[in-house]
Amino acid sequence: MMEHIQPTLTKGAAVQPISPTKMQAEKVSVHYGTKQALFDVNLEILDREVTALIGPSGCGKSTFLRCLNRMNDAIASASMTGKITLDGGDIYSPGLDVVELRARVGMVFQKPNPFPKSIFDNVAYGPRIHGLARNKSDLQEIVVGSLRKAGLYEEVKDRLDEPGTGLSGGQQQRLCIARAIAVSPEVILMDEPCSALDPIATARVEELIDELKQNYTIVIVTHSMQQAARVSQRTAMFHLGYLVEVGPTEKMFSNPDDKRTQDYITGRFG
Ligand SMILES: Nc1ncnc2c1ncn2[C@@H]1O[C@H](COP(=O)(O)OP(=O)(O)OP(=O)(O)O)[C@@H](O)[C@H]1O
Repeated sequence: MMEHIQPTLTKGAAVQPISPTKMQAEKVSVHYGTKQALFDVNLEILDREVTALIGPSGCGKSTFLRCLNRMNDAIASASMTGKITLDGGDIYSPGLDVVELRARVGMVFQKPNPFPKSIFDNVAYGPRIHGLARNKSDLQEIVVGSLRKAGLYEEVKDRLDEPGTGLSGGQQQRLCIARAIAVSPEVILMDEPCSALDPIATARVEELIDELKQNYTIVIVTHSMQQAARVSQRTAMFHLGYLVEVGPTEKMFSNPDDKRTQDYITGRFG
């Protein structure tokens, strides 16, 4: 495990350790029944950075992403060994509240999946079930703030009570990002969030990811090398269930250490 503990520079304050490691996977293996999909993956996710997971189809990117907020718990055949921590705490420890975990580690899926509810209620849903608003005006503030952060507010402010499903695909995806943000997550997982979007909507979501990294840690699965290069600071390359290589995105795309990374980013397979 890499340790980068550094003291804060706040004058007069007690020296507080700050760790840029937000999440850490140690020897993570996943089986679906008898088939092994991930092999001993060790990966550090740094705070307030975008980490891109790349690699050919079926290499285990989504499986790994789903381990980070225990979405694989819902797949009966899936079993995981190894350890994953969030701020140093084991997210698989017995008794851990998975609903709380998923509020801290939110997820945005490949296909925009707004609830069949109004735009307002889509965003208000999480804060309501987590009891984050004391009253109506609190809730209004959270919803409007989340829509603003997701870069959607101006487009929808006059129709908050209309169905979320009536928005364009790109707007729906930003609504899903607003919904994720509304419960104040620390980490946002995105599984190919732009694959159902046109280039303009994709550019808008990519800009948003760039803005969001100031406040959130983001892990994104993408099939687009250009997207990984544009939005991420670190890139992790998976192949056949193994983490092949991880490093600064610039290096991964200009001078990777592993031939499989080089072959993949130059389009020789995948
Ligand atoms: N629910 C499941 N049940 C059984 N096997 C699964 C399940 N989900 C994934 N797998 C298998 O696990 C392996 C890794 O799949 P995963 O979806 O994680 O890869 P991926 O890199 O995200 O692929 P893609 O880029 O095509 O989405 C594949 O062999 C896949 O068939």
